Amino acid sequence: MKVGFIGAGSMGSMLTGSFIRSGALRPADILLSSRTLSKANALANRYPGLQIAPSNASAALDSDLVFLCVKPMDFRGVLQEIAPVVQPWQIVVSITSPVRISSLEEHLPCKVAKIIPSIVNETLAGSSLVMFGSRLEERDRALLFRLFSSISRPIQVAEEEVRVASDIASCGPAFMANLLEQFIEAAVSTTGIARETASVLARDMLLGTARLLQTAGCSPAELQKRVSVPGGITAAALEELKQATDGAFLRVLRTTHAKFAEDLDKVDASLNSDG
Ligand SMILES: NC(=O)C1=CN([C@@H]2O[C@H](COP(=O)(O)OP(=O)(O)OC[C@H]3O[C@@H](n4cnc5c(N)ncnc54)[C@H](OP(=O)(O)O)[C@@H]3O)[C@@H](O)[C@H]2O)C=CC1
Ligand SMILES: O=C(O)[C@@H]1CCC=N1
Repeated sequence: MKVGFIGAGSMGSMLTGSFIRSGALRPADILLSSRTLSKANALANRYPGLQIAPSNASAALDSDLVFLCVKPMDFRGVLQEIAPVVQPWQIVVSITSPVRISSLEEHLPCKVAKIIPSIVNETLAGSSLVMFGSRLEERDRALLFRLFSSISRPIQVAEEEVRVASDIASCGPAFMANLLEQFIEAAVSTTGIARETASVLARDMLLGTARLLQTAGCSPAELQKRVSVPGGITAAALEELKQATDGAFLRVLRTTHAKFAEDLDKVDASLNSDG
C-alpha cells in the first residue's frame, strides 16, 4: 500500500515518523509532498527510502491512502490540486477538524475520513479521533483503524463531538504542559530550587500520575483522595488550587469552541467561493 502525506509540518512529520517507527509502514511505502521542500527533504534524509513527490497532485495520484496534513485555510488550494486526479477507490484523510466531511465529499470524488491525531501519538500512546465518511467500505474502516492502532488508541467519535474530544486528546497535551510549566516556574522563583531538578521531578511525577490513572479503580478523584492525607498538606493546597482554577476549563472550552466555529465558517466560505 502506498500512503501519501501532503504537508510535512509538525503533524505530517509526526505521523510519518510514528508509522515508520511502529512498523506499520516502511519508508518506501510513503510518498510525501510539502510546500517547503527542505522539510520534506529532512524527513527523506531521516528515513531513507521515503519518496518525495514533485507535487501534491502527484502524491495523491500515486497513493492508495492520502493524509492531508495542512492547516484549515490551506485546504482549498490542496483540494483543487488533488480533486482532478483522485479516483473513487482512493481514501483521503483530513487530520484537521474544521473541515467538514460533507465538504470533503463534495470536493473530492473519492472516499474520505477525518482522523485527528495528537502530538502524544509520537510516543505510540494517546488517542486518535476517527470519523468516517459515507463512501468508506467496511474494509477501509478496518484498514484505518488498524493503521492508527499502531500509534494510538483510535476512538470513533461523532463529527459533532470532535471539538470537545480534540480539546482533551489533542490540545490537552499543551494545556497540561502549561500547568506543569507554571508549577515549575513557581517552584523555582519562590524556593530557588534548580530549574533542572524541578523539571525532572515534575516530568517524572506526570508520567507516574498517567500510569497510575491507567490502573483499575484509580480515577482522578480517587487519586486526589489517596494523596490527600486527612488534615494534611496536599488537602490544604488542593483547596487553594481549586479556588484559583475555578471555572478555568469552562473558559478554555468556551474559547476552543468559539475559535472552532470561526474556523468552520472561514473554511466553508473559502471552499464555497468561486475565486
Ligand atoms: N499540532 C497538533 O498537535 C495537531 C494539529 N492538528 C491539525 O493538523 C493540521 C496541521 O498542523 P501542524 O502540522 O501542526 O501545522 P504545520 O504548520 O506545522 O504544518 C503544516 C504543513 O503544511 C504545509 N503546507 C501548507 N500549504 C501547503 C500546500 N498547499 N501544499 C503542501 N504543503 C502545504 C506547510 O508548509 P510550510 O512548511 O511551507 O509552512 C507545513 O509544513 C492543522 O490543521 C491542525 O489543526 C491536529 C491534531 C493535533
Ligand atoms: O491548535 C490547533 O489548532 C490544533 C488542533 C488540535 C491541536 N492543535
